[in-house]
Amino acid sequence: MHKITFFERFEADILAGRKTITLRDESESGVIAGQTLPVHTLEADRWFCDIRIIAVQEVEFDDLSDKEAQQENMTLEQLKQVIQEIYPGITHLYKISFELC
Ligand SMILES: CC(=O)Nc1cc[nH]c(=O)n1
Repeated sequence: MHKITFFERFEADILAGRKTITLRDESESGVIAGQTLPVHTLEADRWFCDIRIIAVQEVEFDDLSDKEAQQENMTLEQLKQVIQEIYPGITHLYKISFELC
């Protein structure tokens, strides 16, 4: 992956450091700890920051906990609803931890 995109609605939380992970499917799991990526909005492909990948971990949807919810600045109920809206029926996810550059 040469960039990563986020929905515009996540931008403020990312820039404020309130969102520090992103849960992706296998198609977007090809990132490596230590890698720096430009971040663009999905809707307009507008760059808004660079991030450094800290870790990539496999996680089962049913094992998502308050920890991941807090890292997403959501409740666990909100996080599970958002993930199912983005990836209907998904069971296996890739938890990408990142920091702002
Ligand atoms: C485009 C986009 O924002 N995709 C996703 C999917 C899962 N989590 C996330 O933060 N962003």
